[in-house]
Amino acid sequence: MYIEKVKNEMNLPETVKIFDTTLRDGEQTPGVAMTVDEKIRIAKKLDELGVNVIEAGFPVSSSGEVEAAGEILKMGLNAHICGLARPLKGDLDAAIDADVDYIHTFIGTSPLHREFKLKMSKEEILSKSVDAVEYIKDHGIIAEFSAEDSTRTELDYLKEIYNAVEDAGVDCINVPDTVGVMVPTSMNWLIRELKSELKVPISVHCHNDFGLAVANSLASVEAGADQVHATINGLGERAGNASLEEVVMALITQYDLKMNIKTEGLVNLSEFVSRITGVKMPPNKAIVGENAFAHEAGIHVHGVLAKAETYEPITPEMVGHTRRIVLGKHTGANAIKAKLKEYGIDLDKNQFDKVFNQVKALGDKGKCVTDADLRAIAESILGRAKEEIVKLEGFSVMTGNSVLPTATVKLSINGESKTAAKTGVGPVDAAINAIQRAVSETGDIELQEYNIEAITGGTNALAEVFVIMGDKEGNKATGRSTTEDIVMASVEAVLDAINKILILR
Ligand SMILES: CC(=O)SCCNC(=O)CCNC(=O)[C@H](O)C(C)(C)COP(=O)(O)OP(=O)(O)OC[C@H]1O[C@@H](n2cnc3c(N)ncnc32)[C@H](O)[C@@H]1OP(=O)(O)O
Ligand SMILES: CC(C)C(=O)C(=O)O
Repeated sequence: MYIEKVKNEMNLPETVKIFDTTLRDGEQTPGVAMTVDEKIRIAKKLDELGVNVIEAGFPVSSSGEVEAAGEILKMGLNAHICGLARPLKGDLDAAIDADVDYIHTFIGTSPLHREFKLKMSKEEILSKSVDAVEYIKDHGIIAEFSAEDSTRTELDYLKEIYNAVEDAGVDCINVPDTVGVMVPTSMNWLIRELKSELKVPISVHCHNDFGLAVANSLASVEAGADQVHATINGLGERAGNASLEEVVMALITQYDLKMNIKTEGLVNLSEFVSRITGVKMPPNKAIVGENAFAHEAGIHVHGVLAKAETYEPITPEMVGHTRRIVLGKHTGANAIKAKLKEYGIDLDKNQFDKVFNQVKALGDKGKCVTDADLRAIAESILGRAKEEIVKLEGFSVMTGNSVLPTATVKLSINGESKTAAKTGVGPVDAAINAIQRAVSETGDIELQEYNIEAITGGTNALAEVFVIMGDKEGNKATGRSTTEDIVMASVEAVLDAINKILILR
């Protein structure tokens, strides 16, 4: 909305090309290495997504890189297939031999790179760059040139080298913020400065050392950059590169740019790359993270149920995601009502309050309530005895490997307090024995069947206990309870069944 107020100050291009470098800079993520087959599979999906260029690797660095680039080329994809090369004959020949139709050549231009790394003069670096571009163009291949560490390079030298490669016939110049030192305003200024100097399309390659890679890429586009280098999931050296999914979605939805990206494939590709690289996304990762369209807070869920846009800037379908309503500490009644409606569970006010209180109590204990948990809680409350003749006032169990499990229960039976203690083979058995003893004067009701099930995995899973109790007259009733404590669940289930039998009498 407010972007409209500043759009006329921007120098937005009609569209932005996406140069994907997941298979090259993304593979430079420490600990990540892809096989030829994995690169092929990712390249196919990147092409389906609609990226313009796929940087398949750095051919001179290994035979696997050459093979991957060659195999990707054989697939006849729509995207250009690019190989990275230093401006050295060996590197350029390796890329040419790999048959790529696009070569990205680079060399460090900042004083740090010149003096300490390359030990080359400005003139040497410039002449190598020009020679490389001419060599690439002589082979009829698209040439992109990067002045590595351009954002720490003197402006006059940066312009000089970019002008020289432009004169040599380069097709695109790339401005790498190699160690992510730019901020959006400085990046915007630099790209405007270069735009006024050069005729060739300008690309940017932003690293995320200060978490600004996406912001700097967008600031570059605002200044007129024609292409953005990005990686799926923001993979790349150190803190990574600009995340493709974030850049693309911001460009399309916030700047209203027309792009040829099938955005509904983004989540699938993110998960695919995550599985292949072993780099898991944090749940709060923008666009593709597990929580990107998940809502727990009651006020948010209420808003989303009324109109999703209240708390979702884009639809989950746009990126192939799904909306999730999560239950927990911050849940409100509207969320639970919506879920119960979805399951076709109809509760009266009293039953609903019990479900609501149990969800809140679990949340207060730091637990997340899954959909399966909610169903089990609701179903057990739904099936409860309508009247409580016997009520639990309290219980305690003592157990361990050197003591006889013993339980003490305090019940209110028809309003009268009754306490009983009993031992058992374990805490559950002891608790049930103690209840049976406490109610023995009211009626001899015995356990006939006991079943327990964990609703979801983990030691803190909700336990669902199902019992059948019976008396001497042949009355039988079932009891059910779902809580995170198996002894408590057992006690509640047994009392539920006892109450049902007592009502029958
Ligand atoms: C900012 C970036 O992301 S750039 C891309 C970085 N990616 C990679 O490095 C991954 C693949 N790299 C490799 O497989 C290897 O590093 C290779 C094959 C490229 C080079 O391997 P080696 O010859 O063993 O050299 P090594 O990696 O140890 O050192 C890099 C060499 O390249 C030189 N170099 C670095 N960039 C350039 C450049 N643009 N132009 C010319 N030389 C360069 C360095 O000065 C150094 O040369 P030296 O060995 O003569 O001192
Ligand atoms: C090769 C260049 C573009 C690079 O990866 C960088 O500078 O980060």
